[in-house]
Amino acid sequence: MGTVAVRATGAARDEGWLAATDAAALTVADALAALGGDPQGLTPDEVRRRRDRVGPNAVRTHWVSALAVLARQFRSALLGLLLAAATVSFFVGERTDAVVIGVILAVSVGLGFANEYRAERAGAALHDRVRHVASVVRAGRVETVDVVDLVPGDVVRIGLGQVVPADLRLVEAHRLECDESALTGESTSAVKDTAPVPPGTPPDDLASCALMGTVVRAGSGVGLVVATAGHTAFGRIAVGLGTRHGETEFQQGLRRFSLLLARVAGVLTALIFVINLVLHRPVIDAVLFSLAIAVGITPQLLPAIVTASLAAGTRALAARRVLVKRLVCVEDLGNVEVLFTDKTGTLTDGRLTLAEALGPDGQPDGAPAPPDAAGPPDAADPGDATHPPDAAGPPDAAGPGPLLAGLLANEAGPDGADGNPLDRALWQAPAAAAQPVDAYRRVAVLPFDHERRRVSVLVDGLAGRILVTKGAAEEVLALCVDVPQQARDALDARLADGGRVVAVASRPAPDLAGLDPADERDLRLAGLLVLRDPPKADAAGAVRRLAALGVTVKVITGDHPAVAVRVCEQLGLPVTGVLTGADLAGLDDAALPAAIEQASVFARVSPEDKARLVRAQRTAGRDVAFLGDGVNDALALHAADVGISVDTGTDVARDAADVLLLDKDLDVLADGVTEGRRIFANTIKYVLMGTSSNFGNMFSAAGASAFLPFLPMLPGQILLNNLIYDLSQIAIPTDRVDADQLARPAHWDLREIRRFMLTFGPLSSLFDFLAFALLIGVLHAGPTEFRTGWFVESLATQTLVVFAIRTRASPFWRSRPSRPLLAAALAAVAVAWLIPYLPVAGPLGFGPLPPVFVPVVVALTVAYLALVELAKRTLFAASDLLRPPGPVTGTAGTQQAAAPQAAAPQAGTQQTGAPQARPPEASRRRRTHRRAARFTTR
Ligand SMILES: Nc1ncnc2c1ncn2[C@@H]1O[C@H](COP(=O)(O)OP(=O)(O)OP(=O)(O)O)[C@@H](O)[C@H]1O
Ligand SMILES: [Mg+2]
Repeated sequence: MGTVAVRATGAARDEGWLAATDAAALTVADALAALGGDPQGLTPDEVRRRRDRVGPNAVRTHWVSALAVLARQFRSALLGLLLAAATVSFFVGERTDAVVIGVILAVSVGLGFANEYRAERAGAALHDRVRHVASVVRAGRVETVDVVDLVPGDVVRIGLGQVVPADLRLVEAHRLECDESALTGESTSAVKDTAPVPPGTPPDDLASCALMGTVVRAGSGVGLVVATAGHTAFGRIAVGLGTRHGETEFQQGLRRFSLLLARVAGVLTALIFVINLVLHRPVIDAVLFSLAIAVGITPQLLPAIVTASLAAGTRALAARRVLVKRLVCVEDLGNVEVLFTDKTGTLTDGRLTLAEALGPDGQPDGAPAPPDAAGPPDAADPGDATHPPDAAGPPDAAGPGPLLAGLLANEAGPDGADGNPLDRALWQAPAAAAQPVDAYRRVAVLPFDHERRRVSVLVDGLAGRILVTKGAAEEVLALCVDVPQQARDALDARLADGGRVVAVASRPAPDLAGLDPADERDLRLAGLLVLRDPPKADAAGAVRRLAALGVTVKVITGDHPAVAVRVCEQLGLPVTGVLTGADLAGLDDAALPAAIEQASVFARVSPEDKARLVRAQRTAGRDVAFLGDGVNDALALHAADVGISVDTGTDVARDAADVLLLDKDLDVLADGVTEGRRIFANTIKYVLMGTSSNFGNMFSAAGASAFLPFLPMLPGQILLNNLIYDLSQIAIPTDRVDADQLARPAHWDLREIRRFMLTFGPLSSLFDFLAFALLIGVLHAGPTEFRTGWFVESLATQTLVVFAIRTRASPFWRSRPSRPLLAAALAAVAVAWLIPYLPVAGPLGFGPLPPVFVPVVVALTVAYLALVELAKRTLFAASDLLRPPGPVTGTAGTQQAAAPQAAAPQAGTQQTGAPQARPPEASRRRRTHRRAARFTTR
């Protein structure tokens, strides 16, 4: 059987791989045969041979090619045109002009190149530090290998929360479900099994395959790698998106902004060109002049500024032991509006210790029953070994005591290997050593899973075969018969106190050979195990800082609501409402966002619930971060805009995360958010500069060419002017940012920027014309003097205005700029002033400034800055651009009000409007980019 399919795949098979669509229709045996695979895995030699043939399992390379970066500098059509025109001019016209233009362009390109190359290297270095691995069977052993090293024929294991590392034909599937939305856009899970599908089944319905780039939403499985990298559907999509990292919202905004400027430049250039032709100026001069103006307007340095800022941001975060996996993650951090966080290990220490083992009567285990007790039991100190261990006598029909039961229904070994933190904590209890665990032999186990929240084992002991269950207390109690009221009372008291309680129960099971969830019934309560996990010392402060930044913090936990609420109280996190997994199940997707808005604690939720909550918030237009460390958090980490995990988290969580906290210190999160916003704020400054002053200057120069009998500036001078201006701007990413600009997540708003441009652009031009009038009418400047005076004045105004624009504070000196920025701006003015006196002045077409010009230029500059300062007040007052503090929306406001160190009340400024839903297409593209980043090779 399967011959038709096998023949159909012949071509691919010759190359050593199978398309998933074909492999899905084969039996496991046929697929193995077709790929020459072996359930025991490939030998190292065979792996090497295959890798040589099909290449690495990568869809990206993070090798930074200097040549590619250089080539990108010439991507701008303008630069090409200008270069061509200069070349023509070299042969037919002014040689010096052409050479000057050439030299300045070379320096400009070098500047852009150096900046971008450095930033790209920083991005690549991030990739080098992060490894994405898969668990693979090779030569009979389970190994961990880099996902890029997988080859067709490998046998791979997959589990909850993992990204499927290649196209797999499933060999085993245990309740396996995959989230294939990355490929199909379909958000319901695809259920998987091993049976072949009918030939010709469409690619989005391949039940017998787990596909590369999809996420395991439930269960686990083992699969044979049939195709890797570009041979998979995911690989084709990822490659189709291009090799550079995905555009962030910010970069999209920048691109739109650049486009806006490009249009303006286009119109202007054409206009100037025509005017100059009409005025009978030489064609080549007109071309050069208009192109130089166009180059002056386009913000060439913008991409470099952004990447350089991001790179600087990642460095700053690395110093605080925060590792971001990709450059753009810093920006994402700055955008975060809602932070969902898991409880254990993030808000709490995650070092569980057994505090009490209570018998079914609610009393410390081993203590005499209260009525006839000789003295009160030492309730506070139950792990104490002085209590006689419950099974000191022979185990009887009543079943094992609580601690013994806890150790039997346990997936960790006595040495603390494997298992989850709770299981390990039980072994570490002092009384554990005295428990007669050795008297039991395990027959079967139904492992812990986060949906059922319990674990069961079948063990043979002295009293025969028994079933022991351990799990979430109220849920285990529901499976028990004859639960004493004292046990319920004790449970409620411990939960209210913030204790993490699991219940243990057992029953005789002489006729069971294996375990099924249905067997967990008619249990007899063995008791309660109360564990302690105190809140982190610094968590309260961190939560407060986040609240002050307008980030709403919500807790999502699999634990009991009472415990979650207690932890919130201890941390000073206001509890606005509590929703449980059961509540969520009753809410449809339409009702969910409003419900989430109301609540701040989500308890007894499943891993899928966590992801669902995150998705619901995202579709409501919020930027969501998720912080978690467990396998059960991985789905939500994938679903969030920014997944954050801790270095001590599980492999799956660390793999799914975008940001890793190397120290378990939550305070750095607020630093991350601040850093992201700082970068945003600084880039906006650059944009505002470009749209106002720089743009205005170029515009005036263009206009002046229509009225003056000569060119107001030579093309080379324009380029030099632009170069010096650009150089001064490189320091912007280092600038200080006012506290009020960091108080809220900022979003790109093209409308605001356009308004800024339409105010400051004309203002600057108006002023320039005044300057022209003075230079010509009063000072009677000739061409050289005019150009020199205008060059110096325009550079002074263009660069110094940064001090006014960089802050909402008025007068501007109330906010201190960074030293490099101050130095760069002043240096630019100094250089501009110096140039006319240097030997290069001649070839550049400059001459010394007549002494009377100096006070005029100074006065003009000061007057301009004063005017801008005035205009700024009205503009910023109505604008959100470098925005002041104020409540964002919903619960954030409540939190700010409740937090002692909350931000100051807002000062009569507008709030952010309703969040806007993101276009799903762009958002999907971004996720694909993000997921593709793991399949990266040098
Ligand atoms: N090893 C275990 N054996 C039995 N029950 C467990 C075990 N670990 C956890 N539980 C139960 O399952 C519940 C959910 O645990 P889970 O680890 O899924 O929650 P979580 O979302 O990670 O919570 P947290 O906020 O504590 O990190 C726990 O509250 C506990 O009652
Ligand atoms: Mg957890």
